[in-house]
Amino acid sequence: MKPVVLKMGGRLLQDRNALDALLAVCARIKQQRPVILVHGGGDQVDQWLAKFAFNTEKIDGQRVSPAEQMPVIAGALDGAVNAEMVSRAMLQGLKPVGLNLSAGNACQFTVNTKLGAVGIAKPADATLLNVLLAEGFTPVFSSIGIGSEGQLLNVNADLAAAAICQLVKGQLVLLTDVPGILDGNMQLIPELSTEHAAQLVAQGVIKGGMKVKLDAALDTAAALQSNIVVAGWQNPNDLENLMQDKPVGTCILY
Ligand SMILES: Nc1ncnc2c1ncn2[C@@H]1O[C@H](COP(=O)(O)OP(=O)(O)O)[C@@H](O)[C@H]1O
Ligand SMILES: CC(=O)N[C@@H](CCC(=O)OP(=O)(O)O)C(=O)O
Repeated sequence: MKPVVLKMGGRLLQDRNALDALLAVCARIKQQRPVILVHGGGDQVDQWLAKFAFNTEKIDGQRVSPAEQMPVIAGALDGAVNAEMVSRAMLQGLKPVGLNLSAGNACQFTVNTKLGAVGIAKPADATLLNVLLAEGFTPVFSSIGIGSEGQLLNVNADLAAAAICQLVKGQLVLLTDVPGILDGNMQLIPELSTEHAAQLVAQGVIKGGMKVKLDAALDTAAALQSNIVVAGWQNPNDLENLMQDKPVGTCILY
């Protein structure tokens, strides 16, 4: 069965009960099919950069990442947050393995120089992932990568999850702190076509972090010829329902 690639945002990691409940659902899903986790940690990066007295800003939902800030950004995402995710997943019996996007050359990168050390991830080598999945491990990816010159790169975690999902031809689920993509009246949009999405972006209804999520979903939908779901993490039953093909969140149509 196709692996399910679950992206979890940094805000989830600050709600221990919600995270544990969701990882317990992941452990149940894993009895049926392989699970891969990709996590963010934008809020944690904000906190770490502030502690080191760095200013930070985002452009169109992506963090401007000067090279001198990368040890702090990588320390947060690929250090503290990844270890925390692995430890919580371990307690739920998921056999997690903490990785970054360059593990086993899983992804390769071009650099979005406009934003500094920000990587654009492309799927590259699935060998390591396939070995881990075949042995019943749960890969847990941070969104840090290593560029062709050996430099640390910061990758938006939705785009990182998209690249990992394309690598294994999996099912992508982008979990976030809202129930899905909302319209101009803050109502959940159950299904979204490419054309409708473009209209909502032009109207400024889908923006910031959600625009990046939409881009990740549209790119993966086109690459894999499959629908992609953006859903909330607040109710762990939603994930179980989704695995049973029940409608949850916003389904982005390819
Ligand atoms: N149309 C929209 N529908 C829902 N959320 C939106 C929309 N446009 C912008 N957003 C914002 O996008 C946020 C989710 O993106 P982000 O903060 O990057 O989440 P995550 O950390 O889960 O990746 C929401 O909390 C909301 O503030
Ligand atoms: C380039 C870029 O924007 N990187 C993100 C990576 C973490 C992330 O995406 O975290 P969430 O999923 O919690 O938002 C950042 O530095 O915030």
